[in-house]
Amino acid sequence: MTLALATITPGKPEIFAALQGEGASIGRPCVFLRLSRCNLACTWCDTAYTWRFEGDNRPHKDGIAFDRADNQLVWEEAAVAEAIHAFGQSRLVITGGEPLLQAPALVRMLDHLFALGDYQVEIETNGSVVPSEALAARVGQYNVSPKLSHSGNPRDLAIRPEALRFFAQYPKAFFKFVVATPDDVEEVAALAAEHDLPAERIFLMSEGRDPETLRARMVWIADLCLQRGYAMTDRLHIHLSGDTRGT
Ligand SMILES: C[S@@+](CC[C@H](N)C(=O)[O-])C[C@H]1O[C@@H](n2cnc3c(N)ncnc32)[C@H](O)[C@@H]1O
Ligand SMILES: Nc1nc2[nH]cc(C(=O)O)c2c(=O)[nH]1
Ligand code: SF4
Ligand SMILES: [Mg+2]
Repeated sequence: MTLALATITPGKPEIFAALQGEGASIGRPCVFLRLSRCNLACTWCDTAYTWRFEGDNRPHKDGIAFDRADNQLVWEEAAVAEAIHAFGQSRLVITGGEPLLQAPALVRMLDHLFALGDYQVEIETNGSVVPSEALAARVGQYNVSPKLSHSGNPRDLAIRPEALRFFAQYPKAFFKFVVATPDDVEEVAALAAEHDLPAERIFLMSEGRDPETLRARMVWIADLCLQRGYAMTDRLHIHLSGDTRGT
């Protein structure tokens, strides 16, 4: 009965309070839970320490003791719920890594949490996994970030038609495409047409881990959003705290 979590300091799981920095609920106060493991491997992933357990990203480099051979911190679901509740926020963002890989444990954790108080739950996902019915019943919003070819993932792993169909039909799913060049936006438009993703639920977000990169790219992203009827989202936390863990 455990969840694999990312760690921030030895023995301490990555649970933190911050304003939602991206997407449809940008600016709202939240508590974040960051899980380990991913089924993809984006070349520009800003949280590769949650899944790439080798070299400089080895989480045990910091002297953390792990319970498992694959170097993940595992945590009892009830204890995770209590740690989340201690932050005193009412909106929870579950991210990773890819949180939908641990759906059964998340359902159990959320049931512990809902016994402690009322919560609105958002899940950040790469959109390649269909959520279980049990999880969907407990989650209010999905922030879905399907991965384009510039992420370096094989397309047949990153783009799963059955999962995109689920999210396209789910009114509380917002699509948040990471783009680095105008060509990436052409790819977004082709995916949206192929999988019936509604333009009014699509956000474009610059790839970038520093304010200068984000600002430079947002200039042309804004123009393309106007042309295509998409929304643009900044990455608020990068402006507030830089590319820092736990913010
Ligand atoms: C680290 S991911 C975790 C959730 C899930 N695996 C996903 O990809 O959506 C959280 C968000 O950060 C975005 N992201 C990761 N690295 C980024 C980067 N270098 N620049 C911009 N966005 C990035 C992802 O696309 C996703 O929207
Ligand atoms: N402040 C803040 N907002 C976020 N929204 C999505 C995040 C993520 O890493 O999934 C994130 C994050 O890491 N920090
Ligand atoms: S899918 Fe998300 S967590 Fe996984 S590698 Fe890509 S950005 Fe990182
Ligand atoms: Mg992030």
